[in-house]
Amino acid sequence: MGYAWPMSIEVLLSGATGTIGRALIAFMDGEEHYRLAGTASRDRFFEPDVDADVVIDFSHPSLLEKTLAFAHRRRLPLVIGTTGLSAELAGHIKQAAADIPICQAANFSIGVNLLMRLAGQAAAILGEDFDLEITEVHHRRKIDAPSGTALALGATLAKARGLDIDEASVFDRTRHRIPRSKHEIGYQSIRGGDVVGEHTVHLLGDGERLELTHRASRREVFAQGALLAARKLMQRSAGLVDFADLVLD
Ligand SMILES: NC(=O)C1=CN([C@@H]2O[C@H](COP(=O)(O)OP(=O)(O)OC[C@H]3O[C@@H](n4cnc5c(N)ncnc54)[C@H](OP(=O)(O)O)[C@@H]3O)[C@@H](O)[C@H]2O)C=CC1
Ligand SMILES: O=C(O)C1=N[C@H](C(=O)O)C[C@H](O)C1
Repeated sequence: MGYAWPMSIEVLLSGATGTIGRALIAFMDGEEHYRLAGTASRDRFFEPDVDADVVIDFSHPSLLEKTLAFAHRRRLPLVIGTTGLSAELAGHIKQAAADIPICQAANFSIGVNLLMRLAGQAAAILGEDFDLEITEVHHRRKIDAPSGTALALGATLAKARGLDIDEASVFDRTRHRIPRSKHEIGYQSIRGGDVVGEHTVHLLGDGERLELTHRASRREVFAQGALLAARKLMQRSAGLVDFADLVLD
């Protein structure tokens, strides 16, 4: 027997006052299949006994920590979009995923998740004669760098090339006056204006180079992706799942 969808999914939104939070609320307003059941932001948290089907978080690591504990305590599925997490918070997410379904992704656009796969394939096929660099551009308000998406792309490239991500990643070329090695993945971040989000994977060879670029022009793509993840997550049991695994397979 198939999964019986509730008429309307009751969503708790952490980071509701932020740009993505507001995009999510605007999107849900025009949709009969979602209802905003409660909100959390810096100065206001969910009512302890509020009823809901799922929690979505696009906020800040300090608010995510509280939201994670809430979802865990209430045994609610959790969609996490916040980036710039510490290793400690990432560990807490893994622990909570032993008891609740969690979908965590640095980017909820379909296009970026396909870019991850294509970039991994390109890096593996072209091999180590092609140097790997990642550039990203975001709006002036963004506080973390490199973007979560750039770091996720780096992890994908490292895996495709059989590199250790910590050893391969180079974030600063100003201190060591030596040529780059074949085993590096470099990152560059640009911040300014109202850029929603752009990521390019550069594969640079001798006499030719390949650039794979994704440009997000509207924040609704992240909102729609997160709601799709929420819907799919409600059918799953406990565990940590990536957005790409939910939507591309
Ligand atoms: N995975 C994805 O697809 C995407 C992820 N993101 C990520 O989502 C997150 C939010 O992005 P965005 O909406 O642009 O950010 P905003 O700065 O616009 O909003 C941040 C939200 O978090 C709250 N917040 C900020 N600082 C704190 C704090 N110190 N303690 C508690 N709460 C806090 C804010 O509450 P208040 O208003 O009360 O200050 C607000 O609700 C970022 O990490 C971003 O990288 C963004 C886009 C897509
Ligand atoms: O802060 C943002 O705006 C974005 N953050 C995510 C990231 O850090 O990768 C995703 C998207 O690029 C927008």
